[in-house]
Amino acid sequence: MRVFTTRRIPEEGLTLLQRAGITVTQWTERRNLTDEELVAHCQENDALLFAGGKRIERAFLEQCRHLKVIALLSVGYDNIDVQAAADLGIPVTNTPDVLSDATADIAFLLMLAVSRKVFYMHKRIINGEWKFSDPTANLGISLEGKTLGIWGLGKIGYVMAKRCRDAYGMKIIYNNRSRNEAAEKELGAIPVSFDELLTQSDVISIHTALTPDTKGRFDKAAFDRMKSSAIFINAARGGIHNETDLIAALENGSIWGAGLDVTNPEPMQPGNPLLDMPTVAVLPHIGSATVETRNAMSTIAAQNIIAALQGKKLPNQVN
Ligand SMILES: NC(=O)C1=CN([C@@H]2O[C@H](COP(=O)(O)OP(=O)(O)OC[C@H]3O[C@@H](n4cnc5c(N)ncnc54)[C@H](OP(=O)(O)O)[C@@H]3O)[C@@H](O)[C@H]2O)C=CC1
Ligand SMILES: O=CC(=O)O
Repeated sequence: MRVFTTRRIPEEGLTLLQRAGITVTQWTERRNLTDEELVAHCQENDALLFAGGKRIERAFLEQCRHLKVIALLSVGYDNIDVQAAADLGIPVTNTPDVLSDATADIAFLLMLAVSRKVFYMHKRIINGEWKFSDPTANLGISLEGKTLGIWGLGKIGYVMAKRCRDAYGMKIIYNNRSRNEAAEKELGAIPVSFDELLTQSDVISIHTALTPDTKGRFDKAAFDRMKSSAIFINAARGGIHNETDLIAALENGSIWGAGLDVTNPEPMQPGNPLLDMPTVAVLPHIGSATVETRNAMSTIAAQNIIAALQGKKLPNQVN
């Protein structure tokens, strides 16, 4: 039994695979595999642990129909053509739940950092610009009692909402396709229309998956409907906001600030105008990046691979 991983994977998952008698070949070069390299490696293996790289498309899957499973080291599965995998009988698995706290922490951190212009203040000190104390300068926005709008109140959205309610007594409104009754009961979250979410929120935090329906939904029309004092947070996927429209909305004051853990494309290139804006904070897609969380994710991915190779039911199959 052999598995190929597209990145080095955390120790706990690696050990689990090896203890199950599986030979693990890891791609250790610090670049994405080419399509040809990925096909060549997969043809020599029974399973693929996809921990990063170019999106997996139907053309690849057609050449690797023998794979018993593709285990993603992520909860999001927009990085693979899941329908094509299903058509070809290849199970795809993900890593839900274990990363919800860590990812919500990053959304919360971005909200707070933007509200107090933290990244910009740090840059000012580095640049030697802290010379004088002015009571009317460097002002941020208080979060106490403000309204948090969650787009996609699922697992991560729930933790973000709870953190914001507990820390700042924020009122929680949300928009999903279906009701989240647990969040309504436990957090007092109020379901609203997408337009109400835009117009009523002081902070909007995105936690939907990237799908054809959510792609580009935060565009000029959406930013124009938001409060001019609003903060936009995206710790889900960069494709959900239109970056050109976001830059324009910040420049013309349609919204106040933005915190991004995800960008489109990734990596964001140096020189991007967002990086120079006082009320913007950008991180390099580190939502789940803690030792504990990444180990837990690798364990789940390994458990799915072991189940697939032993012909058992997969715990986290998404297709
Ligand atoms: N920054 C990072 O490092 C990380 C980013 N992520 C991203 O976060 C996403 C969410 O993860 P998680 O919370 O575990 O997923 P969940 O499936 O638990 O939550 C997603 C929520 O989005 C809602 N939703 C889906 N489509 C729409 C829509 N069109 N309009 C409104 N709401 C919608 C769903 O509710 P309903 O079905 O009722 O609409 C659901 O409540 C992942 O898909 C991933 O892309 C995840 C981990 C780390
Ligand atoms: O972006 C990370 C994920 O788990 O999805």
